[in-house]
Amino acid sequence: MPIRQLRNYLDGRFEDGASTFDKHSPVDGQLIAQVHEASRDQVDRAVVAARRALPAWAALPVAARTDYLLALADGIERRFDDFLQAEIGDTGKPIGWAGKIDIPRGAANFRTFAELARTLDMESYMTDTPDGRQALNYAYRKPLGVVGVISPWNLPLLLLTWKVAPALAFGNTVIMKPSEVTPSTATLLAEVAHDAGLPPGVLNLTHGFGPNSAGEFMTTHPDIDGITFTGESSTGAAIMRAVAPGVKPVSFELGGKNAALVFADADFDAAVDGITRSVFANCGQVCLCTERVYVERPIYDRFVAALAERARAMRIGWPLDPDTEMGPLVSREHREKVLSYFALAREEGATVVTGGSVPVFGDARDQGAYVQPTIWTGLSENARCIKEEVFGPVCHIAPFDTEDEAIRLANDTHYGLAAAVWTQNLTRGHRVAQAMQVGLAWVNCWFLRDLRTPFGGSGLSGIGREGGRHSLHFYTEPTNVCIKL
Ligand SMILES: NC(=O)c1ccc[n+]([C@@H]2O[C@H](COP(=O)([O-])OP(=O)(O)OC[C@H]3O[C@@H](n4cnc5c(N)ncnc54)[C@H](O)[C@@H]3O)[C@@H](O)[C@H]2O)c1
Ligand SMILES: N/C(=C\C=C\C=O)C(=O)O
Repeated sequence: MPIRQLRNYLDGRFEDGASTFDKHSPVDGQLIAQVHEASRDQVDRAVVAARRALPAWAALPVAARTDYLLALADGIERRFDDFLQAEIGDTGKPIGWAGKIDIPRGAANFRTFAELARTLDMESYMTDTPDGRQALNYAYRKPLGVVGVISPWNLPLLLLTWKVAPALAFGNTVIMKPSEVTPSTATLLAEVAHDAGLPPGVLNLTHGFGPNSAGEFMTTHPDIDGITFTGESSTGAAIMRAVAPGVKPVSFELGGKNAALVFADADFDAAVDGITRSVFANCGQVCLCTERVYVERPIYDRFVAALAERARAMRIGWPLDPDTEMGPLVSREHREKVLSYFALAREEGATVVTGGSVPVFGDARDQGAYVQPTIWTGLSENARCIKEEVFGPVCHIAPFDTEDEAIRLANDTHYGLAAAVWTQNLTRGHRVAQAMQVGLAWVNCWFLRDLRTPFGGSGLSGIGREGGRHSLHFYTEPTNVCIKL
């Protein structure tokens, strides 16, 4: 397998970086790419190019601008296998997940925001005036400007395009900085944009890290108008500090410590299926994943046994095997973090119902970043493993006796991203979902997405919402015009 060179894309041209860093496979540790780290000067030139391209891009008729987004979606679909292999190569995620979620959502994000840019209504009011006549008020929206997009490694293409698509659709120009851990599909996206004839400077790509690298060069750059970021809560705080002097708008989708509530009247098999997916999907590396499960006492023992059976039966394997249900974590470094929580859980008194260590394959995968799907019980609600995001294939299961207790337990966190409620009593489903202090509450489902809905969290889980008109609100600045009639 040739070692890929992943380069930056500035002002319509691919460029080597000032230096390179290696990307290794999380499956077998092999070197798979050399990534060209952008210098501060390259980030600066990307910002200059984006600023220069902004007036013409913003002035394009919406139909012409959104035709470019449809061309990007077509390009992703045309090169579907290239994107699929690149995403799997970077992350080790199973082909079943990448092929159904990551890559299709890359194209869907562009199509969705092309449609929204063409159809979203303009806010306006007819105002009665004291002289008995009227005034017309309307909110005229202009692009925010040059937008920095900084994205994480867990759903690389999905989360990058979730921000790039609305930013471009609503007339902004973009510098994107993907995670250093998963640089490949962002590079392919730049190739697709280049081949689609996107005007130079409209979409730029700078590879690198956070501190003292492309990420920080962007957030501290005086001529970037706003930052949209997805990643760890601590990184969000660092970016807030970086943009504070310029009082720049930020949109943050951060960490979570999401709860699932299973009531005794739930469809038991559906709840087990749903929570198996919400705990172990993508090796637990989805911000929306469940790490805390609370089960009504009458079915607690039965549920723990059923989920443990599913975890033990989980097919952990090669990403390209269509039967594989769970691949490795994204890197050895991240596995060290997850294993540190496996050790901490024991110190904090957890019962390890299943898992808690590293599977042994006896082949090249032993050089990868695999861990066992893991279930804990018996921890105190004050344990660090209950309060802190692990971001791996692990959950803790605890019992509850009343609805009020379940709500209190679920809300006892500084995060506020997502929750799932499993009950066949839909009056209770509405009531409990509304009581969750989160941005997204699912009832008898999980990760079911309508891209027009508000997406994001509160507390340590983020600032703002994106999706549908909420993306319009972040990626544009309104001027309210009032005309006396
Ligand atoms: N809420 C959501 O929608 C959502 C989605 C996916 C992941 N996440 C969260 O992201 C985390 C995992 O992703 P990660 O490890 O890539 O997050 P991370 O915060 O380590 O890195 C995210 C991105 O930020 C960059 N970065 C890091 N420090 C920076 C700095 N000081 N200035 C500018 N850029 C900086 C990184 O290079 C990367 O591109 C988890 O906490 C997960 O919950 C949240
Ligand atoms: N932002 C979205 C998903 C986030 C997943 C977090 O890991 C989405 O589905 O649009």
